[in-house]
Amino acid sequence: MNDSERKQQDRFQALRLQRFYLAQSTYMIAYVVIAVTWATGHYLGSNAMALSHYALGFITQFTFFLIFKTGLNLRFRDPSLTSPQIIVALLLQTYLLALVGEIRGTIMVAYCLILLFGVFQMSRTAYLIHAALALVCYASLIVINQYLGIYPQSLTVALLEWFILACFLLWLIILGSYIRALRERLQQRHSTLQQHQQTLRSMMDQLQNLATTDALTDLPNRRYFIEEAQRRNTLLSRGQTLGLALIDLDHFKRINDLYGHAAGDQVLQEFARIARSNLRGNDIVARFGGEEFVLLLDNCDLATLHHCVERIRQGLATHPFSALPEGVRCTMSAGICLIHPEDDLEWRISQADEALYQAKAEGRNRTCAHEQAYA
Ligand SMILES: Nc1nc2c(ncn2[C@@H]2O[C@H](COP(=O)(O)OP(=O)(O)OP(=O)(O)O)[C@@H](O)[C@H]2O)c(=O)[nH]1
Repeated sequence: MNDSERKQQDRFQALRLQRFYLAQSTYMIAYVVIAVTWATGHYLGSNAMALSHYALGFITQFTFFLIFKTGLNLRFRDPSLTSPQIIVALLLQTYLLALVGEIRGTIMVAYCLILLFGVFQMSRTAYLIHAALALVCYASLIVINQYLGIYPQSLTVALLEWFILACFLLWLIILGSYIRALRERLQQRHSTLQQHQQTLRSMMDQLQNLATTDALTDLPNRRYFIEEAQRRNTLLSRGQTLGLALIDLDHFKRINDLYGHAAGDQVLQEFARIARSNLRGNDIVARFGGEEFVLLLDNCDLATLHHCVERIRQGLATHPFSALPEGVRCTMSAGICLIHPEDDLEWRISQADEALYQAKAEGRNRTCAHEQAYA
């Protein structure tokens, strides 16, 4: 079971316990009713019998509590244990009704309360079976009373009570079906909404990706680079520096002119791969535009920056391109500088650009640092 499945199971288990606690409030009412019935002299059994209602209630409910708390309920087909809980309650209720004499008709309504717990949860057939059990229980009480004469009751009144109980229980089916349909509709809407949200989220991700990635090289674009460099710049603490390098492929126009635009594209893609493979995961290489690229190295001094850019330059200079004729190589020039805390990014980029211009002027295929980078 993975993490999200476990979380879902915990959530359901908490809900089952909540339902169980709610059922306990009904038991509390029943305990009060028993006490009042006993105190007013309407209870027909002995004191020990009166106490047995409490004992049975406590034992059965504590058992259910333990089953839920230990997670034993998860081994059952229906972990909510709706059916066993209802059957136990129906039997306890019938036992109580057997001993309350003429007020039986009033307390009988508790059958409906008990079945209410199942009407939204169980299938219609399961509900009908449990409702039938309630009716059988009550009918048995009538029959037993007629034979044993525990207390005087007219058969007509008893049958009328049974009929009224049957009507109430049937009415619960209508209510249950209505609420269940409503719940299913809500669930359906909820899942549709979730699907829409998911689609929207992935579209947003795609849009974000499109807005920040260069389609040809799959590198971050200029916009992403500026935002990220500015963010990292604000995080710099005193004494720390970021390494900045502006890279331009040499005589790239010639490659396009001599070997075609597609070959040029492939060179750009290969360069992106070479640069990426020579950097650490946290460093950034972005396409700045055309055949110009930019690097940002975290926590970097001038020597490290120079070394890193040189590694890329040499990697490119020796790389055989499948799109170019045998022996044709591509070179690059780079201008580098450092970014200090609270520096203006544009100003540092223009310094790297000046250094790049110098590298081009000095004959290309080299890395030049801006003079201020030595300061
Ligand atoms: N194939 C291809 N070419 C591009 C792309 N973007 C820009 N270019 C080409 O890159 C070339 C850049 O040429 P220039 O700016 O003259 O520079 P260069 O030829 O590299 O010369 P130096 O930079 O001075 O070494 C132009 O011909 C652009 O059309 C692209 O996405 N694909």
